[in-house]
Amino acid sequence: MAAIYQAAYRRAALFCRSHSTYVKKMRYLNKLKEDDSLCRQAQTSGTFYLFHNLSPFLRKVEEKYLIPQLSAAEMKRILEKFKETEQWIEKSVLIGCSDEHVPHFALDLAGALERSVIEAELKGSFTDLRKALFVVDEDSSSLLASAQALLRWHDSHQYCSKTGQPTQKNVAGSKRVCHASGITYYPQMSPVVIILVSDGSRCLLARQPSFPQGMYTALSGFCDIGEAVEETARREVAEEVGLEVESLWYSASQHWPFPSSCLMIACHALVRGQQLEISMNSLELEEARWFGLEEVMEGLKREPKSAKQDNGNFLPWFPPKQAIAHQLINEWVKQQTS
Ligand SMILES: NC(=O)c1ccc[n+]([C@@H]2O[C@H](COP(=O)([O-])OP(=O)(O)OC[C@H]3O[C@@H](n4cnc5c(N)ncnc54)[C@H](O)[C@@H]3O)[C@@H](O)[C@H]2O)c1
Ligand SMILES: [Mg+2]
Repeated sequence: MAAIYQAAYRRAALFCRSHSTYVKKMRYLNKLKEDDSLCRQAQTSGTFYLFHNLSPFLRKVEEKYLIPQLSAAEMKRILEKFKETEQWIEKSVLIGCSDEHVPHFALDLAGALERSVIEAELKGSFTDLRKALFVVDEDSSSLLASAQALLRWHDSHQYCSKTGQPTQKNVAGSKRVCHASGITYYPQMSPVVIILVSDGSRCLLARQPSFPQGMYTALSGFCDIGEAVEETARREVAEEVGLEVESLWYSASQHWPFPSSCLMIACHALVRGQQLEISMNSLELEEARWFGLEEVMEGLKREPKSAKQDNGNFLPWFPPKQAIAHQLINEWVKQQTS
């Protein structure tokens, strides 16, 4: 019995310790965002993730893709070797820190150094984010997605939209200021609601014409200005498939970097029993239909590569586990089978 209590005590102690590590880390990051001189100093002891034209730098080691972190000294060496000034470090943005408070920065070297030159020097390659996200581990993929989103935001917010004057980033890159108008700009995400509609025993999945062949996913749509999440969900389901949502419950959320920084808010929805006929909006969708449990379970197991049949048709497959749509579909299967 005593051993059980000891184990519980150890778990509780561990929780408290990790909790306080987390709190300290968040407070340190917040300080770096607010204090330019502290952040500038942190750049000299931090590590750097490299991008080129928004493509992250990856290195393949055996069968694994890793994202190398360069030390500040290594960054300095490379910039000097290729006759670039250290000023480039100023363009980096803060993307996190380790539990030991080693800050992590992301830096896009397009404009400073040729892509192939860095690739040869560091023995890796700049990889399109659409591929990179799916070959690295889960933690690395969310780090790459948010780092790229922040770099993209800075790249497209160089000028004040009111005065047309250049904006200046703070050292951490958590904001940009127009000194002519005094306006401060903060990085933005567009909220999108993704809804897995069910009638109780089937779920509704759809395709847009631009999707890879055979891929189906849950319905989704950008929030209109002024809308609550519930209103967006009801409107999108009505607009895209002509059904009325009866009840809605939240599942989880995810940052999604395509086409640029969306906050995906994932929900399950039940539609009214009497009214299950889909009336698809063919301007937005190519196909929308009900899927039974068995077909969904098979689709979850299917790899895109194995979806093509001999007759040229494609069997249904669903987004990979990195996409929140996958989680919604998985949860629905669990609800049906529990
Ligand atoms: N991670 C996932 O699991 C997952 C699954 C499905 C969709 N998504 C993402 O959700 C996003 C939205 O889905 P959708 O295409 O169904 O949306 P949607 O049904 O709202 O239609 C897209 C259209 O909305 C308009 N629009 C309105 N506000 C916009 C904004 N802020 N940015 C861009 N376009 C805007 C544009 O005309 C665009 O063509 C897509 O970018 C997609 O990548 C992610
Ligand atoms: Mg949509």
